[in-house]
Amino acid sequence: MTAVALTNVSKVFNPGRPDEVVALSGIDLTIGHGQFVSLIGPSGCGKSTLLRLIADLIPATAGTVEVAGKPASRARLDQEYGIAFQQAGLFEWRTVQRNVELPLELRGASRAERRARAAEMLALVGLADFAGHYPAQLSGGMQQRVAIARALAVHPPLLLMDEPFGALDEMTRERLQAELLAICAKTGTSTVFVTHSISEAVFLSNRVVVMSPRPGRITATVDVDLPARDDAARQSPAYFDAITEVRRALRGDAAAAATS
Ligand SMILES: Nc1ncnc2c1ncn2[C@@H]1O[C@H](COP(=O)(O)OP(=O)(O)OP(=O)(O)O)[C@@H](O)[C@H]1O
Repeated sequence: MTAVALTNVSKVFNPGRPDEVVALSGIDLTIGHGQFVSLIGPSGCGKSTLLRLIADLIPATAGTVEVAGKPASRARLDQEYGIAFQQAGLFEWRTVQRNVELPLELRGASRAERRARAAEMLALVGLADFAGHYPAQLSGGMQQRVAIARALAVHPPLLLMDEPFGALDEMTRERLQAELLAICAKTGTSTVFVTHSISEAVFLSNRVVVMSPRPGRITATVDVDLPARDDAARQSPAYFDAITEVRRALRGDAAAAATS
């Protein structure tokens, strides 16, 4: 069974109207369990749309979207995935702990279970001491970690992330990248990650999916095989080779990327 399987998926917004947009066309994508896959491409190429289709926040115009071997709509009801977006999207009037408890509340978990799970998740993202704080009392990076803890609270097998570190400074970003990889390794979570950063995509991913602008298509996939994903990996030849390959593919030199 695969984590995500999209077959010949297309998405047209406002079909038949003057403002019709063919956002995605002919998308085939299979993501195995435990894989980390990044989506990268120029602004407006449909990365967020693809993520929203997987999350069943919008329906596909054609094709099939399966998550954990079931239709995306069923997977949403079964909470098969967690979502974290660029804006952490925390509720200001809830403490950090109660923000993380929210998906468990929606699932009808008991108070004791919610408490225990939130504590476990906050420890995982290094925020155990901030459970009683409110979001406004945290830095941007800490808020993003709360959002990740919340996304993981129901132990979903899949994590969907849309530029979660986009608003952060480079140092915080690199730290959170390392933390995210450690969490995914520990929990076995599969991840689909949207980013504008080539280096971020390469550092995090087993596979980088490169998309072209309207209608958004997959033009290349670059497999990344780093010896390890630590600071030393950021200096390794494999890392720089993969960056070059993704950059070429983004420039439209897909054939060269596929054969290099
Ligand atoms: N709800 C909507 N109604 C109409 N058009 C939409 C809607 N959502 C997205 N689009 C269009 O679909 C296309 C893809 O948008 P999307 O947000 O998926 O791109 P993106 O690759 O995530 O862009 P960015 O990198 O700038 O975030 C764009 O042309 C956008 O205008």
